[in-house]
Amino acid sequence: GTKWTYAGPEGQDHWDENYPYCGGAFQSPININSELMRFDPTLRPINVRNYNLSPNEQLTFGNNGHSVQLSLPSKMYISGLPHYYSAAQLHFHWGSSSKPMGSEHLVNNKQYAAEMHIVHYNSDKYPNISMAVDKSDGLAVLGVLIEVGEFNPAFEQFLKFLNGIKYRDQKVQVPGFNIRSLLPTQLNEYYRYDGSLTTPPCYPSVLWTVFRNPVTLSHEQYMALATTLFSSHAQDSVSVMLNSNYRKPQPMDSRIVLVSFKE
Ligand SMILES: NS(=O)(=O)c1c(F)c(F)c(S(=O)(=O)CCO)c(N[C@H]2CCc3ccccc32)c1F
Ligand SMILES: [Zn+2]
Repeated sequence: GTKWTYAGPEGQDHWDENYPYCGGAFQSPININSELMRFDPTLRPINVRNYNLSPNEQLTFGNNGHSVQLSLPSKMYISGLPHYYSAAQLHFHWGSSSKPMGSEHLVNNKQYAAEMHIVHYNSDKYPNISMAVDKSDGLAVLGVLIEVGEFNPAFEQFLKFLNGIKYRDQKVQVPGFNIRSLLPTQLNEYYRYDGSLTTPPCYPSVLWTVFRNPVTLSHEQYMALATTLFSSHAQDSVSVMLNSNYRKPQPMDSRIVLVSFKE
C-alpha cells in the first residue's frame, strides 16, 4: 500500500484519506478508563501454548520501518478465547529519548513508556494471517504495557540484536527463547474489548486483550529501543529516526471494556 507515518503529511490524522477503515468505528487503541469497565466473570485466564521455543529455532527479527517485529511460528497459539489463535509476530510501540511515553493503550489516561503486541490469527477459521487480517473474527492481539524500572533479561534476548536492524528492511536471525517470559506473571488479569489494527489499514478485526500488569525495561533497554532505529533505508540520503510510533487513543463510541478481575 501507499506509505504512511505517525506524524507529518502522511501522519495518523491523514490515514483515513488512503485507508477508509482508519476513520471508521471500532478503532484502536483506546484509553481504558474505569467508568467504562465491566467485570465479566466468564473471562478465563489466557493460556499460551508452545511459547517455549528451542534455541535451535531461528526467528526473523526485522525493522519494517514502522516497528521492530519478531516473526513467530504458527505452532505457538493461545486458547481460552472463543477460537484457537495462532501466533504470527510480535512488535513494539514506544516513545522517544526525551519523552519515555509511547504506549498505545492508556489506563485511566496514564500512558506507559512502551507496549508490546503479540499478533495472532483465528486458526480455527483461516489458514494464515493474510486471510484473517480483514475479517471481523480474524485476529487476537495480546497487549503488554511496559514501564521503565528493573532490567528485563527476557527482552535482552532480542534487544541485543537491535544494532543489526538499524535501518528499514534489515533483518537478522535470533535464536528461539521462551516467549512466555516476555509476558506478565498473571495472565488472568486483563482488559478485553473489540477493536482494530492500530496501523493502516486499521481493519476492525482485532479481539484485544491488554494485560493489567505492566512489565519493565531498564532505562538503558528503553533508550536502546528509542534511539537505535531508523524508519529510512540504510542507503537513503536523509535518515529518519523511528520513534514515537504510537497511534493516539480512538473514540470509544458505544463500546465498553470487559475486565477479568474485580479490583
Ligand atoms: N498494533 S497492531 O497489532 O495492530 C500492528 C502493528 F502496529 C503493526 F505495525 C503491524 S506491522 O505488520 O508490523 C506493520 C504494519 O502492518 C501489524 N501487522 C499485522 C497487521 C497486518 C498484518 C499482516 C501480516 C502480518 C502481520 C500483520 C499490526 F497488527
Ligand atoms: Zn501494535
